[in-house]
Amino acid sequence: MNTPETDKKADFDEAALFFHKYPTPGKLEIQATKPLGNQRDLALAYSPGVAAPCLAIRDDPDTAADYTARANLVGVVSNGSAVLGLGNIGPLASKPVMEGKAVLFKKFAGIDVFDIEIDAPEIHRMVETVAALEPTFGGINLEDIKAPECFEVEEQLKARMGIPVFHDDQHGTAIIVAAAVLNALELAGKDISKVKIVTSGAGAAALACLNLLVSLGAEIGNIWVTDRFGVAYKGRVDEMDRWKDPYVKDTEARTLADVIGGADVFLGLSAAGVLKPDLLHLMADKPLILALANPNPEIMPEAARAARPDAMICTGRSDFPNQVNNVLCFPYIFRGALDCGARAINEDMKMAAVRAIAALAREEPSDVAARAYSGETPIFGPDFLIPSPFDPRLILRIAPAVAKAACETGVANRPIADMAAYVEKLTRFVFRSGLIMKPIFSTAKAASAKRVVYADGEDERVLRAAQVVLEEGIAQPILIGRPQVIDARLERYGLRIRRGTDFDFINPEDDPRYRVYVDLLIELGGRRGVTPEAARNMVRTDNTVIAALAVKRGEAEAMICGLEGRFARHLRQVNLIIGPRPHITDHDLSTLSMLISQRGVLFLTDTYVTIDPSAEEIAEMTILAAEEIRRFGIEPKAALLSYSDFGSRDAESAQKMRKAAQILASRVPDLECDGEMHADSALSEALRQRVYPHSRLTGEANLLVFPSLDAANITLTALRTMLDALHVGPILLGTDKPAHILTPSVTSRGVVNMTALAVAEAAHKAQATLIETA
Ligand SMILES: NC(=O)C1=CN([C@@H]2O[C@H](COP(=O)(O)OP(=O)(O)OC[C@H]3O[C@@H](n4cnc5c(N)ncnc54)[C@H](OP(=O)(O)O)[C@@H]3O)[C@@H](O)[C@H]2O)C=CC1
Ligand SMILES: CC(=O)C(=O)O
Ligand SMILES: [Mg+2]
Repeated sequence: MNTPETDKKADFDEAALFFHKYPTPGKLEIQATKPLGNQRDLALAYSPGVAAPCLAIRDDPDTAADYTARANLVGVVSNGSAVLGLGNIGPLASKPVMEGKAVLFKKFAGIDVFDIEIDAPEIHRMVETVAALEPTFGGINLEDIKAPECFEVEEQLKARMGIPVFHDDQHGTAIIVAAAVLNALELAGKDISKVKIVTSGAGAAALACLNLLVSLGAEIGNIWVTDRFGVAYKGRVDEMDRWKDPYVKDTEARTLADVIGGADVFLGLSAAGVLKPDLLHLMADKPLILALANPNPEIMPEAARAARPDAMICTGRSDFPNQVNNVLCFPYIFRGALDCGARAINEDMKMAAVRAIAALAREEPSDVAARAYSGETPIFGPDFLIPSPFDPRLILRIAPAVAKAACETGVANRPIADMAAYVEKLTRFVFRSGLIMKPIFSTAKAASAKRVVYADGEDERVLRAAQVVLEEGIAQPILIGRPQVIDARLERYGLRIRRGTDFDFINPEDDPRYRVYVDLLIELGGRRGVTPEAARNMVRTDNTVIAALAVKRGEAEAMICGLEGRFARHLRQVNLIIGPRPHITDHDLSTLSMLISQRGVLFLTDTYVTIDPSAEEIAEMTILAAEEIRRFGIEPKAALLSYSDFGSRDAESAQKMRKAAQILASRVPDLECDGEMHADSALSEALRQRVYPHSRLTGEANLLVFPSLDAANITLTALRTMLDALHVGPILLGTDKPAHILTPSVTSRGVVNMTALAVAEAAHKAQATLIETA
């Protein structure tokens, strides 16, 4: 029978299949890091030039780190014998998980990965295959290999290979579990040497967690292990092995129910639904429940919470608080290990990671944390035992701690001499990564007022986006569209959300507010040539007008339009009805475009509004753009671009940019900004230094300001295509209330991004008003 829950799951599964299939099957591709633009490049990259690095490496193998990608390349290796909690589904079926791990390595730590799925159920074949890959990789991450074979495989590979070999399901899981346990016990006021720990699962993950907890002070006598055959008791013959032996008990107890009484910690690393709610009352005071099976935990958090309101609850999933998942560990432990050329990941390095993660959750909320979590600044407590996987501080804390431990224990081939410079380098990586949208989504989720009205409420992209923003709690959509069309399309696209129950709507053909909207438009436009007749016509025919009026009347916090029709027409209506914010004239509205690519994040202004802005207008748009960029947690560095490089040419457009730079220097002396300059001077400090060593701009500019709309828009579209970048925008700057005019090429994902941005902007404005009126 179909229930809302099964329908939701089917939808989600379908979305996951679609996500994996389009636009290109899978989640990965290989990219060249060197241009092969001409004959000479080809000669350098391949024959004959390639012989030089080959011979250098033959003479000194360590130089492979200088001449190849090896030092930043990890092999994620599986035989598919214990894939998540799905069991032995084989190497081919494990590939999506391994590609997924690869993407996480790249996203969170900038590490490149080849996923290697090996058809080798036997230990010997697995070991021989992986050991033979040593020349390829800087490290090996073993993944989803079942116990007890995984222990043998790892032991043998560690003994044979001179690079880190790390079984993620064992040690990545153990590190994050240990951090969560340490923090939970501190909150519960319990001593690790006295707590009773009961597991469900005695496989790779569970046993490694127990071993690490024992090295942190847990008593073996207080630990009870159970698996599919029940308690690991003395005399049991089924599924026993030498790795379980230390935890075997001389006991009559046989089942999880027999041993869970008085337990302080339940450690589930087994399978879905194993922990029944009626067992929870047997557990000790303030128990810690780690229900970590993926994708479905041993007990769902709501059921655990209902049975034991005093419990601290963790799962492996991202849709509940306290996600205890090895993704919080493996990207960063490898980052630290690779960066110092570690030959192994030893116990000290693992312990350093445990302590860094545990300490991070307890840190006083800092500026960085506030930006990372935005509206929901985390405070150490039962629902925040460990940091979220999106916390940008993870890499900044774990990687240096691990590298330091590697250097101190003598396993680093390339010890890090300047730790402060290393942390600075990692900080730059954080800003380059796509984590940039995270603060915006957090603010939107935490916002109390989040109604967004969509002018193009019948458009497929808007309907799909509406479902996502509702599900993610980003916004409360109001769709403008004919009810029967919206309903039919929701049905056709297989979307679950429903008009009336899930979202409000405005029917442009017949809405009770029609009169009020017309009156308001006459009031706003009367002195700007809008006759009553024209006003009636506009409300009847133009959804952008309705959206803007709804925002003006306070029926929504923000509006999105522009999926059809010309930008200028939408802008006219927004300008007329919502208008510029105080102290800004309607000539000063401008747009900011953000491009997110492998190369990093780049902002461009003004990409859509003013054809030939004056120096004053350029200064204004730069100030507005800088303000917006700071909301992403980034300090703006603005370059005013021209065909002239620091006075090399003197045409009117060059003078204009020079003058804008002067205005900015006096109006906002704190803004790092300079001009006029070439685009390459903006993006390369070395080039800039050569032309003009005294520039106020340091490093790489992240905000490019253009002398004309032609230049800005051409650059935007060229860069977007060439870098295969994600365009977030255009972000309309200077309006009194958030109103964004998208472009016809926007995707549904683009609509979601811009919705989050609009809600975050509204929350920011509401906050600013509160402060002003306080
Ligand atoms: N949150 C996280 O970060 C991580 C979560 N996990 C999850 O932990 C689970 C185990 O992974 P892993 O250790 O790598 O796999 P293994 O195959 O090595 O171990 C699985 C263990 O779970 C036991 N088990 C399976 N089904 C049941 C059941 N119905 N009742 C009791 N015990 C059961 C198995 O017992 P038997 O040997 O008797 O079959 C075995 O001891 C998976 O669900 C995985 O997704 C793993 C790593 C990280
Ligand atoms: C998270 C993980 O590695 C697993 O569930 O297997
Ligand atoms: Mg795994």
